Amino acid sequence: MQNLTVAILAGGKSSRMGRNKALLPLESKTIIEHLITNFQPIASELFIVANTSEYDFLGLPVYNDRYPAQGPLAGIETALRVATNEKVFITACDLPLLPAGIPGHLAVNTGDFDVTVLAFKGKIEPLIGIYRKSIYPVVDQHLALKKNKIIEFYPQVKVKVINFEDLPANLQKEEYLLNVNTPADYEKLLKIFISKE
Ligand SMILES: Nc1nc2c(ncn2[C@@H]2O[C@H](COP(=O)(O)OP(=O)(O)OP(=O)(O)O)[C@@H](O)[C@H]2O)c(=O)[nH]1
Ligand SMILES: [Mg+2]
Repeated sequence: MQNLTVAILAGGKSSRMGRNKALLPLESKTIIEHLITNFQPIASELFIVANTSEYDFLGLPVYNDRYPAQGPLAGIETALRVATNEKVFITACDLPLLPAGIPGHLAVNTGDFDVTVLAFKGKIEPLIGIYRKSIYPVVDQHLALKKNKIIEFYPQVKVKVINFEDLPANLQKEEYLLNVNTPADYEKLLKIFISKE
């Protein structure tokens, strides 16, 4: 896809997993490498937002947070600050089954909205969203005030929510949204992969 930046946030603590979830093995590579493989076809720019050297082996740009320890919104700040495109797909490092078709669908339906975000069963998934670089000042201002909850800045910009249930039928598989936060989630992921073999 032309002119789309993909930013993978990987600067969290992985406290529920107990070790870096992005680097857990899945078949012959790591979880984050699966995401990269999934999103590379739609990205004209792809980078990681993290604060360690653990991702250097990927050979991709890694940008650091300017607001340390303020959570995913700090990752969004970095992503919007450094992105070279106006549209930025911002996502988490723990969604290895998310197909490119989902951000692809969001990206072609942004219209003149600042944020185009997925919701599942009525709940917004802020890390499955296209954010416009032009809203950077709003994000920066929230972080400066330590307002770290992502959706708290939404009322200040134009947000379009796209329901998972309204996606094209081929994209409506619940498993695509598997969020690998805990060892039990990882077990579930491995089972899905084994059953596909
Ligand atoms: N750049 C950046 N990314 C973050 C930060 N905090 C969380 N993330 C990322 O945001 C996404 C969603 O966060 P969580 O699922 O809660 O991940 P986490 O914080 O590592 O995990 P827990 O410690 O178990 O909550 C993951 O991809 C994290 O790596 C942060 O401070 N900076
Ligand atoms: Mg967290």
